[in-house]
Amino acid sequence: MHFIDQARIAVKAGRGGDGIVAFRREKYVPAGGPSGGDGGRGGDVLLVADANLQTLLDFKYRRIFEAVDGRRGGPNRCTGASGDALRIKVPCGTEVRDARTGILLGDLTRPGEELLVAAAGRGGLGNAHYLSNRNRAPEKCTEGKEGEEWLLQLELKLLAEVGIIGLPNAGKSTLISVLSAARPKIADYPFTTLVPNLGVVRRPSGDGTVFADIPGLIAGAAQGAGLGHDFLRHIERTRLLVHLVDAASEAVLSDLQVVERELAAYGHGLERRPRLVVLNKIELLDPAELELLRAEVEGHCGRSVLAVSAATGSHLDSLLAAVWRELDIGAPRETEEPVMGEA
Ligand SMILES: Nc1nc2c(ncn2[C@@H]2O[C@H](COP(=O)(O)OP(=O)(O)OP(=O)(O)O)[C@@H](O)[C@H]2O)c(=O)[nH]1
Ligand SMILES: [Mg+2]
Repeated sequence: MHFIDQARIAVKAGRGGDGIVAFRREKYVPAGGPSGGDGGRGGDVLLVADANLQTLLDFKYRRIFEAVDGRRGGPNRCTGASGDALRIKVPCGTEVRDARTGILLGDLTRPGEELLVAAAGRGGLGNAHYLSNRNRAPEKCTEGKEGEEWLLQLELKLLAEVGIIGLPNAGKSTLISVLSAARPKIADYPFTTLVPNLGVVRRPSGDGTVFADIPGLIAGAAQGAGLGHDFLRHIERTRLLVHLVDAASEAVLSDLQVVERELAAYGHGLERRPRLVVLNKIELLDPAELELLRAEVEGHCGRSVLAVSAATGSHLDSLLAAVWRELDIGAPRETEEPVMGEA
């Protein structure tokens, strides 16, 4: 499952340095020839595909990219220094368009692949270039050219890495809405969510990870019951499942098993997909009750179980820390700010 992440950025290549007018001044050479050097070339702007990026999140904060200008020429025919190229990292799979015309400029697919998006201006010529038999002392030089300037539209198909699954009403949509800027419909009845919602959650490295809120699964989903098959298919390509269980349900263990059975019945390796089991709505239980329930569920799962409240926001930091650990993404910062996302 994917959705489209978009960003619009302005890029400007460096201007070429100006050429200069100068004459040789040496002892015993009364009329030194022209020696004005050329300006250096400006810096190009390139996009580079980087395998460590997953989203265009960074471009929400920084939208203008300018490469440095070339330096002016010097005396003694010295050419000015060229500006360094500016390389902007984008995720693999980014499509680049001219924002004004929509014309596709390129598609960065392989890590390390580069695309020149704004060519630098050439340096101007110094007067040394204009020496001729007719003019032994030219006063002429030219200015550097402006670098190209473009408005670019970046587009990336995002793939959900984390799927939030569970029975209808477990609070999946509520969870994605507090972790990301996605704003799915939330309601106190089953099958509120009919199509998956995606949200981007800021991760410790600074980039984002895409979470998908999947419509509720029920018994028989693998055979097509409820919203069935379609949605199991959507989570096939996720790397991690967050199995959300309503802790206030009458029958937490059997709720858990219904979903586990559907994953197993669907096959395609879903039952072996790394999974976090998370009790939700824990503010409805008193602490002693919760600990008993948690111990019971841990006994069933044979592993530790997280407990959160999507509604009050409690323990969501531990949930995210566990998600990053499972995905093998570096240690989380103190606070996780939720950021953009789109349904
Ligand atoms: N008390 C409490 N209620 C919650 C919590 N999280 C979600 N809810 C409520 O549970 C109900 C269902 O929430 P949703 O987020 O729509 O549940 P869902 O899992 O997306 O449901 P479907 O889309 O139908 O599968 C809503 O009334 C939420 O307000 C929580 O932590 N505590
Ligand atoms: Mg929902």
